[in-house]
Amino acid sequence: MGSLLQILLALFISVIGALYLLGSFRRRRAGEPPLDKGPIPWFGHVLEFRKDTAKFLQRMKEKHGDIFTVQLGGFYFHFITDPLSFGSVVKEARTKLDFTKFAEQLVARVFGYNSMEIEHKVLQASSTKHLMGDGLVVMTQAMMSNLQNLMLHSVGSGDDKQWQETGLFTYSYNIVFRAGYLALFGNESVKSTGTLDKAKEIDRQHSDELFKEFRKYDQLFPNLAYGVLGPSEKMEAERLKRLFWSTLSVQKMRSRDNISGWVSDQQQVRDEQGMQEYMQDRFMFLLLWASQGNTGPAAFWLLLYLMKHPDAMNAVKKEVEEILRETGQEVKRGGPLIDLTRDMLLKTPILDSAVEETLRLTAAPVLTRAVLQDLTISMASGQEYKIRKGDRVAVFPYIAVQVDPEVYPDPYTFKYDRFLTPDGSKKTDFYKGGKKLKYYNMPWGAGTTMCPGRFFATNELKQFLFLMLSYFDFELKNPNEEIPGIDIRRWGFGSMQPTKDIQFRYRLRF
Ligand code: HEM
Repeated sequence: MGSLLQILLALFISVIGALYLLGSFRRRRAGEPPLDKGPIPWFGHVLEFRKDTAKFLQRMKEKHGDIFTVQLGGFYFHFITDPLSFGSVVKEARTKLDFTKFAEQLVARVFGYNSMEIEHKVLQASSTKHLMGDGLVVMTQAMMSNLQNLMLHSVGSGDDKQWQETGLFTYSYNIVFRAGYLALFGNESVKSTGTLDKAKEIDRQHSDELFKEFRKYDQLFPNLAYGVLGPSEKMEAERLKRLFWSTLSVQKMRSRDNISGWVSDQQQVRDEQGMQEYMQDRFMFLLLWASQGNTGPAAFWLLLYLMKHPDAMNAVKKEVEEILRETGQEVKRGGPLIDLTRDMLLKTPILDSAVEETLRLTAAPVLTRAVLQDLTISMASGQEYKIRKGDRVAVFPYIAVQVDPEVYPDPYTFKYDRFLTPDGSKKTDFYKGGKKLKYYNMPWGAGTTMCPGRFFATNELKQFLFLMLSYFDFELKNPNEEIPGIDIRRWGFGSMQPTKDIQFRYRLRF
C-alpha cells in the first residue's frame, strides 16, 4: 500500500512538473496584456497560427484589442496590433528587445549557418555602401544589363515576332531572380569563355538552372522554417542546401566577373575574421535567399495589378514614356538598348506609388524580438503593460495597419495613386483614430532589422517594369480571370505568393 502511494505521489509530481514546464500554470499577472494560452499545453495556438496567421491574429485582435499574449510552441508572444504603438517595439533598446537570437536560430536551422558576433554590423555597413545612395548607381547598371540579356535574347523581332505564352508568376519571378542573382553574384568570366556572347549565354543557362532549384527550396521553406518537414522533404531540403553551398561556393565565386561589392565585401570580412570557407559558402546561400526570395513575387503582383487596372497601367506608361523622352531615348527596331540610370528612377512618383500599393497588399512579414529583461511597453493610449523576460514581442503589420479600413478605405482594392498627394508628390500622411501614423506601411519591416536591400529591390521592380513597358506588348490570356488568392502558408515571411499562376502573353513591340 505504502509503495503504491509512493508511486502515485511520484506520478503526481511528474505530471505537475511536466505541466509546469509546458507553461500550463502561467497566469496573467496584474499589469500584463490579456493572456490566451490556447488549446494545447506548450503548443498553445500554434496549429491555428500556422494554418492562417492573418486570420488567427485578426481573430485575436477582435477578441483582445491592441495587445495580447498567446502561447506558440513553448513561447509566450505579445502581439501589438495598434500601429500607433509600434514605436515602443521598433525603438526599444537592443539590451531589452533583441532580434539576433531569433534570427541566429532561424539561419542555423534553415541555412546551416553559424552567425558571427559582428554579423549585423557588417551587413549594415556593406548594404549602406552598395545598396543605397551612390552605391546604387553601379547596382542599377549591373541589374539593367543582366535584365536585358535575359529578357531580349530569345524573342523574335520584325516579321517573326510571335506571342509567347507563359505563367505570369513564373515569368516575373524567373527574370527578376536571375537578373538580381547575376547583378549581385557576378557573371561568367569572359576570360574563361573567350567571348562576351558565350559568357552571356552561360549566364542565361546557369541562372535558369539555379532558379529551378531555388524554387524547390522556396516551396519547402515555410515548413522548413517551422521545423515540420516530413522525412522525404527533409532529405530534399538537405540535397538542395548542399547544392547551393557548392554552386555559390567562395572558390567558384573567385572565378566570376563583376561580383558586387555587397557580396565580395561581406565575404572578405568573414575571411579576415577567420571564418572557415565551408561556413562562408553557407553564408552565400543565406545572401542569395535574402536577396532573391521576395522581389520576383513582388514583380508578379505589380505587373498583374497594373494589367487588371487599365487606368493605373496608362498612368505608369505615360510616366515611363515621359522619362525616356526627356532623356532623348527612343525604343525602336535595331536602335540602341535603353539606358536606365539610378537618377532616372528617382523621378517616378506614380510608379513609386504603384509599387508601394503593391507591397501594402502583398508583403506581410512578422517582426519578432526576444525579451532580454523584464520591461514595460507603453501604448499610444497611455496604457502600460508589463512584459516578462524570456517572452517574445511581435508585430504583424499586415493586419495591424496595411489592410485596416480606417487607414486605407476599401483596403483590398489596388489603387495605384494611394500614395500620391493631389500635387503628385509622395503621400505620407495616413491616420488612425485622428492621429497621424508614423508606421503606415511596413513591407520592409522596421528599426534595426529593416530590409537593407529595400532601395535596390524597389529599383529592380521599377527596372523590370520599365523594360516590360518599353520593349513588349503584353496582356492576360483571359483578361476576365480573377486575381489569384494569396498562399496563406507563407504569412510572416515577406512577399506573399499566389495560390496559382495566371497565364499571359507577350511579344516584342518592334
Ligand atoms: C520586394 C522585395 C523585398 C521585401 C518585401 C523584403 C522584405 C524584408 C523584410 C520584411 C525583412 C525583415 C525585416 C525585419 O525582420 O525587421 C528583410 C530583411 C532582409 N532583407 Fe529584404 N526584402 C526585399 C528585397 C531584398 C533585397 C533585394 C535584398 C538584397 C539585395 C534584401 C536583403 C535583406 C537582408 C540581408 C535582410 C536581413 C536584415 C537583417 O538581418 O538585419 N531584401 N527584407
